[in-house]
Amino acid sequence: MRVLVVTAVPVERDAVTRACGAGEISVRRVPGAEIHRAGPLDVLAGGAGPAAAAASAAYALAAGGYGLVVSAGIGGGFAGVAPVGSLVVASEIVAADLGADTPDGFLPVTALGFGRDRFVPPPALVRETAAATGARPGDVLTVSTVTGSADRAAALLAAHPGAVAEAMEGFGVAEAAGLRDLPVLEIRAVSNAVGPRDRDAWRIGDALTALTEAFGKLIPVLEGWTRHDRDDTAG
Ligand SMILES: O=C(O)c1cccc(C(=O)CC[C@H]2O[C@@H](n3cnc4c(=O)[nH]cnc43)[C@H](O)[C@@H]2O)c1
Repeated sequence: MRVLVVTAVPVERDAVTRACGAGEISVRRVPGAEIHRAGPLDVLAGGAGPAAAAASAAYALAAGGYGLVVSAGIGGGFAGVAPVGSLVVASEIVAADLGADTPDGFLPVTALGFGRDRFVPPPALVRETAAATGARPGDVLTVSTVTGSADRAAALLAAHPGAVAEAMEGFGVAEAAGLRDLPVLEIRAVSNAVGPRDRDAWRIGDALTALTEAFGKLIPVLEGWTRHDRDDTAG
């Protein structure tokens, strides 16, 4: 079984495939994107945001042959837990702004009586990923709007005290994986702090380097995970 890795943009895709070494990369065109096959990974730059990520991941997964789906890329880290240049792995992938705003605060989509607001990656895989890469485990929030103020960052942390990072694709990738009953993992390299907008403080190059290094260590874990039947219910 192969691993489908979904990034948002081609520079993230290439940071992942670089971890597979100098071997050949074969390219398959899909609507609006390419899947780059390198080692055990099929890596797709499926677009930014949860909708693009869900649509492209669902299209790629229809080909079959996958045993695991990974959402990967750069992300914003919450202060004090995920500094710029560090790695995080999602113990839960949370749709943090999917729901309804009310005078009494935010209601998640589940409170509206439909859908789901989180996916839980296999805990053993999260542990193995953290051990292999040094990634900090915690909730990774999927948002459609990048946080740009201290107030919004504080509100997200109040609602999700276990949050380590936010990004824009994880929940969409997880929805696509869920339709196929496949396990999902999300790993992010932190390029910026969640909070007041400060484009000069972004460290995208450092985060992409960290992403490559992380996949260098993660690939054996992913291969082991897809090679055997695993008990993914064990806490
Ligand atoms: O213009 C801004 O203020 C701004 C701030 C942070 C990120 C962006 C992006 O356009 C990148 C979105 C892209 O990268 C992931 N990402 C990286 N950092 C964050 C973040 O702090 N919050 C949410 N997403 C982030 C995301 O997954 C997208 O693929 C613009």
